[in-house]
Amino acid sequence: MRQRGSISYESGHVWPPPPPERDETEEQRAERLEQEREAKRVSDEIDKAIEQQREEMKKRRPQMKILLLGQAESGKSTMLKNFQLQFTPKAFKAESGAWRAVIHLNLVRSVNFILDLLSPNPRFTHAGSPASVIISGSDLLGQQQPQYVHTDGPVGPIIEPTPELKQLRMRLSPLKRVEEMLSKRISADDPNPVRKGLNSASEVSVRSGSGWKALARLSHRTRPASPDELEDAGRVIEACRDDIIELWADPVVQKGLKSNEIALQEQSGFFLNEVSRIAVKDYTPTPEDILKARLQTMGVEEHRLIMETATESGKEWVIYDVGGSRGQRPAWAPFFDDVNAIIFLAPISAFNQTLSEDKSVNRLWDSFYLWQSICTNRILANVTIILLLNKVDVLEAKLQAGVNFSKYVTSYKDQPNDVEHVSKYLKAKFSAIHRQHSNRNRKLHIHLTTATDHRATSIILVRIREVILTNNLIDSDFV
Ligand SMILES: Nc1nc2c(ncn2[C@@H]2O[C@H](COP(=O)(O)OP(=O)(O)OP(=O)(O)O)[C@@H](O)[C@H]2O)c(=O)[nH]1
Ligand SMILES: [Mg+2]
Repeated sequence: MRQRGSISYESGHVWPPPPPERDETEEQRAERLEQEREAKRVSDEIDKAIEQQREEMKKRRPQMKILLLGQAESGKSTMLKNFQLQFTPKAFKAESGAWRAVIHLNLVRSVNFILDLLSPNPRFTHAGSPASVIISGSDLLGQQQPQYVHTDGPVGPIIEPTPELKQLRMRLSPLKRVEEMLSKRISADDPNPVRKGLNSASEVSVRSGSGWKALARLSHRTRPASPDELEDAGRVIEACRDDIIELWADPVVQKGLKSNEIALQEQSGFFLNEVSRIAVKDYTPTPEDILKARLQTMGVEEHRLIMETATESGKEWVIYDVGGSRGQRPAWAPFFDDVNAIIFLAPISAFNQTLSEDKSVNRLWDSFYLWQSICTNRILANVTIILLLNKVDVLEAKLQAGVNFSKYVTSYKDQPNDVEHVSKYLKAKFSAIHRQHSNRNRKLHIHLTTATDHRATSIILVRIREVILTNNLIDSDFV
């Protein structure tokens, strides 16, 4: 690397030049001056190249680093998708085909979950039987979700099938293999594959971050001789389309789900109402489908967004999307160091739910606790913090369905059980935690969001971008 001082360049010229010898002739003097001129020219050129390189580095260096935090299923990855849809729409569109397999897997898992309830040997039964692993539905409307446990032996069907349903079960049996294949395919490179068969339809726990988007490239165009497994899966799903519609519409199934307090339609990655559109050969996921798709994040994923918007075209924003379950949280801290902003998501609809990983912990309480630990963290004392109280649509549906907020949050007492008052109360609660536990007097930015609604979220994203850019203006000027 070139340094300031007296340095020889390849040409043999030296800059700055040594002092002239006292007894030099006119000829020597002219030669010396010429060498000095040449050395200066070379030096100037190098300075210019360094400056150009610095400018280039400045352009390429991530302008912003953002960390998405929050408990599992709070909507972090969904918010990331909103960022991509808003600021890198071309890249988002280019990748949208990869989500087809995820959405098909979401759908097939819902179907297989129902088929399992109809099976004489369900993988799961109500809690109380010999158990090894507890599963549960999440985001259920109504009371706490029922718990199901892995069974050791035959216990009889959870929903008694009619002869028609038995037929449907048989005809839809190839979907078990499709689920296995899609799960394996999406989590292909993962060294610790997800335990199979222990997820309810609500929790599609295939792992991302293992290059699953490369799926999009494995089309028949690249492998003409061997039909791709994904296409096979698509064909099986399409062939099963009418039977899936019939299964989902069956009154015995609907009644059975209701009496077992399973609200599949309220769970993550629910696509059973859209089978006729999704289970077709040339299905292309819409942005809304992609926002609804569920793929659990494992570890910390780095996403580099090359901004496509006019004002910031070419600039790079790096967004870190983390896995939110308790076991994943120790992996967050190493990313706190040089981050510009934290977007913390709290799913405020989860007030009547418990953590999948610890049934004794209320999800809202877990969000409070997590939020407090982020506010207290000294390394993050100067970082811009944005709090998103997410899943407002689910909160509203729950309250309207008569789920009583004050039953779970007793300090709410007898205030109105509507979304306006509940969200105001929660805003105040999160703000108070921030005030009490933040190291300095920093401003907190809070928004109510429904991350699956891109139109509404996009207005908030513009505001978030402004806040992040403004708060980091000084730093970015000196990059
Ligand atoms: N109805 C509704 N669903 C949402 C909202 N935000 C996210 N979801 C859905 O909730 C599910 C979970 O969201 P994710 O973004 O995967 O959650 P996450 O925080 O990344 O979860 P982990 O990766 O497990 O940490 C997905 O199926 C989303 O489509 C919302 O505001 N309303
Ligand atoms: Mg995620």
